[in-house]
Amino acid sequence: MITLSAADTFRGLLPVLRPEWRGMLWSYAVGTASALTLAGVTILTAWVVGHAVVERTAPEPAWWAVIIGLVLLRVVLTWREMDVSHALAYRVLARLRMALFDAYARSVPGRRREHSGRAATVAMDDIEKLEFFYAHTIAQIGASLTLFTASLTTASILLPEAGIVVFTGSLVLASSALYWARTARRLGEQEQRERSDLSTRIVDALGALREVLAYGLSPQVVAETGAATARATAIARRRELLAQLVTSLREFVTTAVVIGVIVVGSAAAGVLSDTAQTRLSPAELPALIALALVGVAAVTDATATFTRLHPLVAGAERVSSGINRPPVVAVSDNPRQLPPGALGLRFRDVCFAYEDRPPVLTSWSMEVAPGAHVGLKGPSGSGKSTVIALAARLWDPSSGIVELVTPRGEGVSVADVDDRALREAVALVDQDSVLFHGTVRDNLLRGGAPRPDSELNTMMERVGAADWIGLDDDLGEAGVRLSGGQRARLCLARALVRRPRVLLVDEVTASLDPATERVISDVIADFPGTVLVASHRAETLARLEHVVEVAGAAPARPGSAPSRGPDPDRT
Ligand SMILES: Nc1ncnc2c1ncn2[C@@H]1O[C@H](COP(=O)(O)OP(=O)(O)OP(=O)(O)O)[C@@H](O)[C@H]1O
Repeated sequence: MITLSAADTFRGLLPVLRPEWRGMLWSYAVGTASALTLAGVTILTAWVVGHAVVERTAPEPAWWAVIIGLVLLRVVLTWREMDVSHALAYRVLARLRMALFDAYARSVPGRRREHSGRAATVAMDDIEKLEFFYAHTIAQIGASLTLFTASLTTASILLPEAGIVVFTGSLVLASSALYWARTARRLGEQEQRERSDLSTRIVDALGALREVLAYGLSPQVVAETGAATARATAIARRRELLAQLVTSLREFVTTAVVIGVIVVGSAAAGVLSDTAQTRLSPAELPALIALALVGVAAVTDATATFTRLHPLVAGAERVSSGINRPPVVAVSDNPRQLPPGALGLRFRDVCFAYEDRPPVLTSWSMEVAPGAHVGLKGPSGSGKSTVIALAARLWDPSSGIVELVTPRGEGVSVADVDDRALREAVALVDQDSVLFHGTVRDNLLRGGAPRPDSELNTMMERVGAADWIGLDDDLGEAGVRLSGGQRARLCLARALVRRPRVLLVDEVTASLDPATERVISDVIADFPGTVLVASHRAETLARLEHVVEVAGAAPARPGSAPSRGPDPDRT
């Protein structure tokens, strides 16, 4: 059994099943038919054996036909049940993966400090484990309960005392499972925690392999990993022991039910006392015992299914909270398309704070005219990257407005723009830009409109990448084989191939050598659209028309920040 809070967690995973209700119903129908067929075989066999032994009558040929038919039907139904339930589970898991990806994609952008990639990897792994939940619980528990109700009702009709014995035994079984549930759950959670701690340590060590080798940390990593493994194993052993105890108790209760039915059945059949008034034929006693066993086995199956959910609770919680992460930016109900032509940027009285932290921007205003190339400077932590993220609509301001402006000065709030149109118009390149698996061509064209190779090659030459890499070259995992400068060049090329109208660049040149910095600055200077560059580097800022100081939460009135004309902050 699972506890109430765990039940809530699993309930949170049910909405994803809604579009699959037909599949669920089908899975339940097949599972119930399969369970009823097996019960039919067992009870019929017991009935025939009872008559053969007591009345010395051989089974009719029709009986053989029915039994063989039921056995064959059971084989087909078991196979169908597996097929239907697994297919359903895989469809649901695919939907869950997309929901999780979507939730992370909508909630992560500004939270770079959260290790969202790792959290998402763990949650994706958890989803695989939930296959059991979707394939083997809901429909199967429904089938078990149907079978239990059917056998309890039939037993009660045949002999009410037998019904009471079956009901009491089932009650003891279910409540004992509930009693052990708390301990089992606690152990399951501890084990999950230890295991995820173990995998975090391993992932950490592999991610920082250079540091591990350079600082001679290997023995420590091995010792810590060994200790974490031992802890997880000890908990797993205790959990197994508890599971064995629960199994023994189940067997004990089942035996008690069988004995109870034999006693009440024998009494009703007049086996125990020599009475003429019998309510049950002795030949039917084996069938009644089989019926009771079927009912108790159905409850055992249902409780065993619940018990197997324990180790999944922690994972289910992570997935459930993952898919319910609040989005960072709200989707507009009535998205607007952008007007054609050049677009500038305008920040009007923008206030912004990261969750419960002090505000980064307070009533901050600035305008970048269409086609202007403007820089952002300011001390570390003053909010330059935040301004860029707001312009790219990775976050929404808490108040104020961020707009794209036409040459006639009309503004469209980025929050109202259709997301696809916004991503086509505005391109972002930042220090942490990641390249995807695949070839250079795949990366340059990813998500954008198709472009001929000639155009891609020109862009590669423009960013100074054509000498060392070709369009068909594979970049490996996240471009790790490339240096920072090479990656920056390709990321810039990728942004420009999309032919954006506004280019946002965040600290791309910070750690580059002067030659690469010059190439990147040249390419940015030649960009025909609007540019907003955040940088600490004097050489990069010197190539821009204006430079605006971002001074943290310092208030500024609309229009007070420079938009065109001479700039006193020019570096
Ligand atoms: N995801 C985040 N969650 C919480 N606080 C954040 C987050 N990102 C930035 N901050 C905080 O917001 C403030 C502004 O950060 P931001 O990165 O915009 O500054 P910056 O001027 O770009 O800094 P740098 O020049 O060092 O890149 C800092 O105090 C920073 O710690």
